[in-house]
This record gives sequence, C-alpha cells and structure tokens, in this order.
Amino acid sequence: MAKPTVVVPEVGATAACPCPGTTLFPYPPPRAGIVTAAVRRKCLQVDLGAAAGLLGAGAWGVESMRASSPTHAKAAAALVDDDHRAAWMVRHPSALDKFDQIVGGVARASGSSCSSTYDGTLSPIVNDPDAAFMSETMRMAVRSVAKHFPTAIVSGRCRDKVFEFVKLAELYYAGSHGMDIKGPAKASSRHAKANKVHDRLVELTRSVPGAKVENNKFCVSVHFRCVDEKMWGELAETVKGVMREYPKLRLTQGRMVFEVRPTIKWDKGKALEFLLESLGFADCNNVLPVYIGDDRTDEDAFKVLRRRGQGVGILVSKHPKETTASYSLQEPAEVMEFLLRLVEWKRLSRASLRMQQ
Ligand SMILES: O=P(O)(O)OC[C@H]1O[C@H](O[C@H]2O[C@H](CO)[C@@H](O)[C@H](O)[C@H]2O)[C@H](O)[C@@H](O)[C@@H]1O
Repeated sequence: MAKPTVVVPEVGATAACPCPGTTLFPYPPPRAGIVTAAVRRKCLQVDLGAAAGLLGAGAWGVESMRASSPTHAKAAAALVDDDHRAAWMVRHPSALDKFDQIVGGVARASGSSCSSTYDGTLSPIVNDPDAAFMSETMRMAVRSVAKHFPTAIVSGRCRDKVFEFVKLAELYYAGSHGMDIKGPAKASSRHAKANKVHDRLVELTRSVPGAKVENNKFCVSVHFRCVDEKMWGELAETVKGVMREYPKLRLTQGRMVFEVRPTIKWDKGKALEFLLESLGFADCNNVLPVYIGDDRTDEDAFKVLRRRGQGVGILVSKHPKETTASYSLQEPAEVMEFLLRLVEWKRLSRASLRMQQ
C-alpha cells in the first residue's frame, strides 16, 4: 500500500494532515493557528472502531455483501411496512420538505459550507465505476453552490479521479476517504500509484467473473456489483486472504464494494472536521455545515456533525436505513434540487440585506 504523503486544504497547495498521531503524514500542518492542538486532540479521540462500515475481523462475508446489494435492499424494503417507513421519515425527514427549518437557524447574512460524496450522491450508481459520470445540470448546480459557499467533495475514490469526473477547480477535494485533501486550485495531474495490494487483488480476483479492482491511491476498492452472487463467498475469501497478508490494512464495505484501507486513524468524519477547522468554521454558530452522503462510510461524517452539534447530515437513500444523519433525500436528483435551493436562499438573503442597507 502506498504511504499517504499529503494532505490538506490550503488554497492552491497541498500540505500536511492535522493528525500527528500517525507517522504516515508529514507534519506540521499547513496553516499554523488554524488547526489547533485542541483540534488534533479531537481528531484522535474519534472512535474509529465504532465507525459504521468498519468491519471487524470475521464480521464480513456473504451476509454483509448481501446487505449492500440493491436486489436484497429492495426485497428488504418490500418487507418494511408503511408505518415503519413513516416512522423513519419522521426521524429523518426530507431535507427538501424541511429546507426552511434547516437554514432557519442561520442568520440571513451568514452562510453555509457544503460537503458531499460523489457516487450515489452527485452521480447515479452504475455498474461500471469508471462510467459514473455526473450530469451537466448537476455540475452546474455544484458550481453555483461553490460560488456562494465553500464546497467540498469527500470521496472513497482517489482525488484525481473525482476531479476527472467533476471537473470543477473551485472545489475542495478530499479523496481516498478524506486522506488526500486539496483546496480550490487547478487539481493535480498526479496519477494514482499502483501498489502491491492492488496488484495482488487484481491477480487473485481474475478467476471471479465481474469482479473489478479499483486503485484509489491510498485505498483499493473491490467491486462485486457485477459478480454472480454464487461467487460472492469465493470473492470474500480471496479478499480476506489478502487482508491476512497485509495485517496493517483494514476492511470496510460500501455499496457492493469492499474497501481496503490503511489502519491510520483517518476517515471522512475527520476529513470533514479538518475542513471545518481549516476554513475557520469550527466554532461559528452563523455558518451551517451541510454534509450529504449515501454510504456507510459517510456515517463517520454524520456522527461528527451530531457530536459537534453543528450543521446537518443528510442521507441519500430511497429506503429506510440505520443512520446518524438528521435528514434524508431519495436520490441525486433531489440532491441537485436541494443544492439549488441553497443557492436561491443565499441570493434572497443577499437581496434582502441590500434592501435593508
Ligand atoms: O465516497 P463515495 O464518493 O461515495 O465513493 C464510494 C465508492 O464509490 C464508487 O463505488 C460505488 O459507485 C460505483 C459507480 O456508480 C458502483 O459501481 C459501486 O457499486 C459503488 O460502490 C467507487 O468506485 C469506489 O471506489 C468508492 O469507494
């Protein structure tokens, strides 16, 4: 596995990670005084072991693979009765229906910061991970949001690849589950480094038709969306075998994908927290951080917002799911509508401020 070198959101530059607990990142952090010792302590306190999506030894296999399968999700959803769904919607109401409530707590003249994941949030889920393109209308919506609010995309993918899909230089990008962060600027053209684990997984999964191994620079994804369910057990055993060869790696699971990651104490939650601190939004009560995500690994970010009592987490899901997010949206189309509402809210706030002056 390649050693993460990088990190951080400083306009136009990459710099160091705020989490000095690991020697994998260079230190000190980029902007003295912005990332404080208290922040670093907070980073280290987050209990990764309890993070949703982190699979303990032996806890993963065909059953957990089934849980992330759309066919099984649909079957499970069919069993969910209307009362259950209605109760879930009360706990996680639509962010569109509750838009006024969401922005209501923030002073009119102030703002928001917006973070979102890529797959399943800004782009629809498709079989081929290399073909998860974003629509032009979604790109325009994200561009508009970024004009008004600091906007970040936090993804399990490698940063360069997310940039290739999104193509907006004005955003913050946090790739490899937030391990590789860069602020608005022309994104780096550095290519993802092939690494031993990636090559080993490619070699060993060749016998499983439909399996696809993706190099996300500091992480590796093993996709089983196109693998016949009969082969899932074999694939899980193969991945498990490679994990035994590399005991310093850990395994998490997303939507029909195994995600092999280094055991460093870093995740999307810490990336979000780091972005907030670096942007100077950590203790602002007149800024509304919004995090929108669809995957188990996004729960780390939702938990951070809950713990801080700051901002809102929005889960993108058509079906009721266990989540720490406060609100829900059903699909990327609703995400786009929500983003445009944020832009409109900002425009109206500005106009009303001008009238008062
Ligand atoms: O953090 P995200 O931006 O949500 O990335 C998480 C994973 O997303 C991608 O996989 C998912 O989307 C694919 C394309 O729609 C789909 O085929 C796959 O089944 C999904 O799990 C990406 O390819 C992974 O590397 C990311 O870890």
